[in-house]
Amino acid sequence: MSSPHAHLHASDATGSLSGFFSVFRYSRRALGLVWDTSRGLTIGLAICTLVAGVLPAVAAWVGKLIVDAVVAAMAIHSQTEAPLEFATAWPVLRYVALEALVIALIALAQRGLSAQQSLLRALLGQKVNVMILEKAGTLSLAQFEDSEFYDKLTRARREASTRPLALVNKTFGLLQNAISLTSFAVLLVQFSPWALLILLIGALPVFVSEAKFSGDAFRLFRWRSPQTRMQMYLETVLAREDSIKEVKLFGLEPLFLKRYRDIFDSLYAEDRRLTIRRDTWGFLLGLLGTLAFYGAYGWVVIETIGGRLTLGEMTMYLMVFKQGQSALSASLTAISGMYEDNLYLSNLYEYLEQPVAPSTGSLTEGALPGDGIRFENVGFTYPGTQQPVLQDIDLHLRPSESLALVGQNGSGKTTLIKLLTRLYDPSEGRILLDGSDLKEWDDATLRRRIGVIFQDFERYQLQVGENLGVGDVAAFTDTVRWERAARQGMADAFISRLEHGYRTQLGRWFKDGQELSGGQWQKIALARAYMREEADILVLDEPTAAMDAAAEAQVFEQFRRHARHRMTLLISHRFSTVRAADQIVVIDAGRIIEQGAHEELLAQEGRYAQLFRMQAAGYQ
Ligand SMILES: Nc1ncnc2c1ncn2[C@@H]1O[C@H](COP(=O)(O)OP(=O)(O)OP(=O)(O)O)[C@@H](O)[C@H]1O
Repeated sequence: MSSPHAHLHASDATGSLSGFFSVFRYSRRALGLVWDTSRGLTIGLAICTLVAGVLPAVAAWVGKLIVDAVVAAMAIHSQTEAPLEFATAWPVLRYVALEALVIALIALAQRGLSAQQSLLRALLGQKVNVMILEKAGTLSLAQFEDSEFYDKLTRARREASTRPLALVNKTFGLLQNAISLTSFAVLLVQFSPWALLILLIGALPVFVSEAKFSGDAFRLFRWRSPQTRMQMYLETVLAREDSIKEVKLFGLEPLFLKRYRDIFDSLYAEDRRLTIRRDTWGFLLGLLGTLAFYGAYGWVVIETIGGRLTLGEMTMYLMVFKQGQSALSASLTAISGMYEDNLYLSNLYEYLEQPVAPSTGSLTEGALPGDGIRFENVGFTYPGTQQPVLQDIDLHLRPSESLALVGQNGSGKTTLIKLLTRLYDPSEGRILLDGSDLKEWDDATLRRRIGVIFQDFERYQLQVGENLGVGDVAAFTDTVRWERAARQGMADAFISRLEHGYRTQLGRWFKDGQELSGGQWQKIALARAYMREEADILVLDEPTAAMDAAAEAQVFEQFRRHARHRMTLLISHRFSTVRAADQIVVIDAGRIIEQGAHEELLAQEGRYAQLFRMQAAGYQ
């Protein structure tokens, strides 16, 4: 990995002009996003921005009219001894009323801005979140397992509701200040184009330096993302209910907290360096701008004393200078905050533009209906790794047959199921269902045909019934189907003892949520697989590992009954359950080493026989 400084220097070389514009790189896209979210609000924002931008100059100009009118009225009044007449005061009061109106309009525009911003914040947050989640639905498991990608996803989600609007607000804020500054310039140019030029030349350097340092900060933050990710992970481990058990019992807090602090310290050192450089330059170059400002101010004062400017004009310029200064510093603050929003959006768009795997085939029926599942010379290597996890796998599973996979931890059993369920595609060879490659099948049809539970099945923090219903979205709320599946999965007995039966909320996230034991959860998962009544392929990856012996025996008795007309694929480390399968496949280091029925394998006196006898001896 290269050092952060190398990145900073590389950016120096690209020139400060492109550095300057890089801060605005995502403004256009953010605006597009806002436009798509609500056209009405975007137009409203634009109008309010324009009004709030132009009116301060108008107010300054009306201020000039007031002072000049006052001076004129005073001159008229001083010639007479009579009390002040309305006709003398009216020309001035007219302008005062106008000024009041202008100020009221500015307040209205600013209210309008903040009201529309808060409405947009809600809409935009929702829109971006939905975009992120919709995209997540189109991605493959391999993409989720890629750490860089996963990082993009979590960061995109974390700040989805605030960042895009923040960038839009800053962009609009900058625009508003730019409009104000331009309108001030229009007033000032009447005094002297040279004064305007001096001010421009004075203010430009601090703008450029602010934008350049923002670009640097942007690159620095991107580069350090792995460390930030580790920090985020540590935060999760230290503050989540599911990890806190171990953290407490193993006394991990000090260890993890130290690592958390160390990461911060190393990042802080870089931050400090950049902040100091940025603020030193900001101060020095800002001083140049202020000098130019007060130089021009002094010039205005001298011209007034010399009688070449009226008092009113001087008041106007005074206001222009004051407000110009604050518009300028607001713009600088906006620019320096923009890099974080840019960072967020660059990450969001990288995530959203992640290529999606090409859509699958369209078959709803295979070339040889009734042929079952075939693995032909299948090999597989996980993306981003070198070592093949499966090699030369040949299998044939016919309708109504059962197959059990046996093998040591890490031998590749679960991976084989991931290939069958198309969570991954084989790197070599092919998998056929009814004579047609899985890749040619319509995805939805394939999913309907396969019922599966994995070892690490999901424990949804939903009601018990819904936890079953997820097994078949078409029957998500179908209570009759829930009950039937629960009976098949041996879960009905304990569910009926729960206080609210199938309506009991599970998990700790919600009020009155109930926690289940490991074995009870496993029964829920099993019942979930039985929800797929249409499925003719049933895949169970260690479905009973957490159950007691009696429950396990019952589960398998049920399983055999319900699976009679289905193809079943079972992974288990318990030979008592494995032995009943029509076909047993022993996998070792990704290869099939033995294959056959229980009796055949015992007769072979190979690995299966050895393992079987070992376990049988253990149970005596
Ligand atoms: N997502 C992944 N990315 C990279 N390698 C993986 C991934 N999942 C598993 N592996 C590796 O693939 C090999 C096979 O894993 P698999 O989960 O298929 O084993 P298994 O036979 O099901 O093991 P167990 O009996 O422990 O469940 C292991 O060496 C594992 O490290």
